[in-house]
Amino acid sequence: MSTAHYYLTLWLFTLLLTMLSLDSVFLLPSIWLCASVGCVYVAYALDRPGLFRKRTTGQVPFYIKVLLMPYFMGAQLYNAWQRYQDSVPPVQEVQDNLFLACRLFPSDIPMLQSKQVEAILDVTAEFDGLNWSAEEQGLYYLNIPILDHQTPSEAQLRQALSWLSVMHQLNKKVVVHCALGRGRSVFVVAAYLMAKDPSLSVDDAMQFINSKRQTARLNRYQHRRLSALMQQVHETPSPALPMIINPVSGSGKWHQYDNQVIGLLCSQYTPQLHFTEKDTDVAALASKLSQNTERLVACGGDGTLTAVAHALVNSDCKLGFIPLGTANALAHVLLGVRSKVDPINCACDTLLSEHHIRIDTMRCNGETGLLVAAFGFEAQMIEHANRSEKNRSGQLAYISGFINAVSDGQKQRVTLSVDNEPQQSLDIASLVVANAAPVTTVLAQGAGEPDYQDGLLDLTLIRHEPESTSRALSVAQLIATGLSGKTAQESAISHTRCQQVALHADAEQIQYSIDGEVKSAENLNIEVNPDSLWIMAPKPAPN
Ligand SMILES: Nc1ncnc2c1ncn2[C@@H]1O[C@H](COP(=O)(O)OP(=O)(O)OP(=O)(O)O)[C@@H](O)[C@H]1O
Repeated sequence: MSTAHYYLTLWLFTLLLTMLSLDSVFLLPSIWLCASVGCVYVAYALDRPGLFRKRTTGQVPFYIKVLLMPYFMGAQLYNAWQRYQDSVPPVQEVQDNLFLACRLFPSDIPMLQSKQVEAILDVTAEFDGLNWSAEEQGLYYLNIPILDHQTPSEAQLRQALSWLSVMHQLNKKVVVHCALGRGRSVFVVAAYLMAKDPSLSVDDAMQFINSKRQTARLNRYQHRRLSALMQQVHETPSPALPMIINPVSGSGKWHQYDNQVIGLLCSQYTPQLHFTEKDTDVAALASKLSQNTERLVACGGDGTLTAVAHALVNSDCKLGFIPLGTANALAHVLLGVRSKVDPINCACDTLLSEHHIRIDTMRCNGETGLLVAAFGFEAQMIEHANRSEKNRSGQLAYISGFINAVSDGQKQRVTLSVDNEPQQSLDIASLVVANAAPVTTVLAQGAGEPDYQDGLLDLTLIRHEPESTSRALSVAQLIATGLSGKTAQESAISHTRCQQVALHADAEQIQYSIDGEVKSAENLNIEVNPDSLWIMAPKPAPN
């Protein structure tokens, strides 16, 4: 009898019980029992593990727990009894760094710690997963909801396999568990063994697992499905997704969001993680990786994104990104304001949509820039917001750096030439050449947000003014133009669109910034590189 038939029989029985209890005090409990078993029957009949509404953190919502309480109590009693009688330990290592287990409880944490397990793949739909976030264990956790005696869908299996492969790239010991560690978890582990060694049949994989865990077994349906699903996985493996990750960006945001990012991206890709170090040549690494891939993901602040973009300009490889920096201006421009409130989901949704567009980039003294090259206020602000300052105060480091720069109001005498116009000598406080800039990059808003697909750069310049109130007024005017999209009217501000800017300063070295990194040089030469980069961006909303 299939599980659905078993629950149908049980449901008919509870229905009969309800009818017999019509005039008794047992009516309400009978209705509850009947509704609970009925829902579970529907879940099995339609193969809808989502009915349990298990969250990505592994928790089943309270209302589901109340609705299905009679079922949960029965299932818990059954599993407790089975675990008590089990002839094998709850957790067993089947291969290096890979464990099979039954349902885990907080009381199992010391045992997991003793085995140095740091990642849990929970393939149950009907139980709370180990409350790893409440236990503050910093474990990697993924839930793939599968009903008891059933199998994962192809998409679920691919996600589980990719996730396991990422955990092993990270050298993590992983435990895969279901209710009793006999069926669903065994299915996934067998699939993983077969994915790693395509010469293995289902029987080979099961024989290997059984030599470690004697209670492991697949029913006939699971056996057949495993063979069919693995054939599809072998024929069309999930595409690899190389990712270059700056682990210190945004004061170490990667370690805050890695579980979420990996879980989401594994639903479609097999991520390959490459971490940067302080002196890694990110562009060289990106250039090497881009040879064998259609898309390359940069995870970090704007500095990391730009370094990866440098390698991809004028190539067919698409740049994807996860914004993990302090300011994340590129994410703000391309992903919109949602990226400010929900940056990780927003960026992962974009990567999963596979949509891409072509944008302009710029070259600044031979280096690629995506956002702004700046001299004066902006560069002084970025210099102030060094790594330790950003670690201490986050975005406030930029705000205080900006206030300092405007109140200092340093005068800089420069010679400027724009396209083929005659050279001009000017005393300036700020000069920003922008390819793309969100409204929050105030000094780039001479005529509202720059267009990164117009083949032009936006030059916004503030002339030096001795009075600090006048400088503050100029900044206020740029905030207004950023919001309105109109051209600045203030006499100290000028804005133009151009293809080329050359700057020479009286000072021996010019301190300038390019996409958030401070540099110095004798001269500054900036030019647009139209339509030069494929970048993954959200699909435009339908009209
Ligand atoms: N493992 C590492 N340890 C220390 N520094 C690193 C490491 N990897 C990269 N870096 C440095 O990180 C800088 C780039 O940081 P990135 O712009 O990505 O993030 P951020 O500075 O936190 O963000 P934002 O630009 O938004 O302020 C580079 O100067 C690079 O040398």
